[in-house]
Amino acid sequence: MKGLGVAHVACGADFAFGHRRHGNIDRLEALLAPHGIGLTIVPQLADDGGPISSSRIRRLLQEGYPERAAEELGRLWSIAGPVMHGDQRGRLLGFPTANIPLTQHLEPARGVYAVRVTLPDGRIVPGVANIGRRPTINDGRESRLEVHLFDFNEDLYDQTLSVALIALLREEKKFSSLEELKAQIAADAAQARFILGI
Ligand SMILES: Cc1cc2nc3c(=O)[nH]c(=O)nc-3n(C[C@H](O)[C@H](O)[C@H](O)COP(=O)(O)O)c2cc1C
Ligand SMILES: Nc1ncnc2c1ncn2[C@@H]1O[C@H](COP(=O)(O)OP(=O)(O)OP(=O)(O)O)[C@@H](O)[C@H]1O
Repeated sequence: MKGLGVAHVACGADFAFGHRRHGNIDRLEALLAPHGIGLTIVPQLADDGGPISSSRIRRLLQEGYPERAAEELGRLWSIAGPVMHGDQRGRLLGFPTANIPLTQHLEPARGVYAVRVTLPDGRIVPGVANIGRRPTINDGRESRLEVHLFDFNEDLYDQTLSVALIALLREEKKFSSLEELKAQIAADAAQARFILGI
């Protein structure tokens, strides 16, 4: 506890720890008291659907309800990561997209989202993002996050962006031509602008 520099501990009433979760909150209090470290038991938050929990919030994100996940979390849910190089097709499609690998992230529902992006300098820029495998141009299994920022033209490579999911617009699909994909992305951008109030 010294090593961690613990000043105070907060947990739920059903918190368990240690071998086979044998440690309960009475045990925790007994361990903390000799060090003068206080313990706060945080009351359980619940609504009509039962207790609010991280697994319930993860399920909402995986099912495509980022706005409900945000309500339960008390903040927007975002994916942060560095912008990697792609194969420059976005620029050809007329919609440059910053690519962020999804690696260790929870994977939310695949599809197109209205988003708000926070840049390293603190600016917040609205945009439209695709999370998925890009079946029109790619047959790989790896998913990635690609985000187009509205009314923006700057180099973002290697910068860390935080992409907050606001609403899911549609599922990802395979188009029979790049022209159709391009027209759909333009419609997605218009819908995202409307949702984001711009
Ligand atoms: C708003 C938006 C929606 C997209 N929707 C789809 C889609 O439904 N199906 C698909 O295969 N790719 C979709 N894409 C991914 C595009 O295929 C990809 O961003 C573009 O072709 C750039 O590819 P590149 O990274 O290989 O250069 C979408 C991209 C954006 C920005
Ligand atoms: N409005 C914008 N939104 C996103 N990126 C932009 C924007 N304006 C300029 N950029 C820059 O353009 C890059 C993306 O361009 P482009 O999509 O052509 O190339 P790419 O890296 O190959 O990506 P992709 O493979 O998704 O096409 C971003 O990483 C960023 O540096």
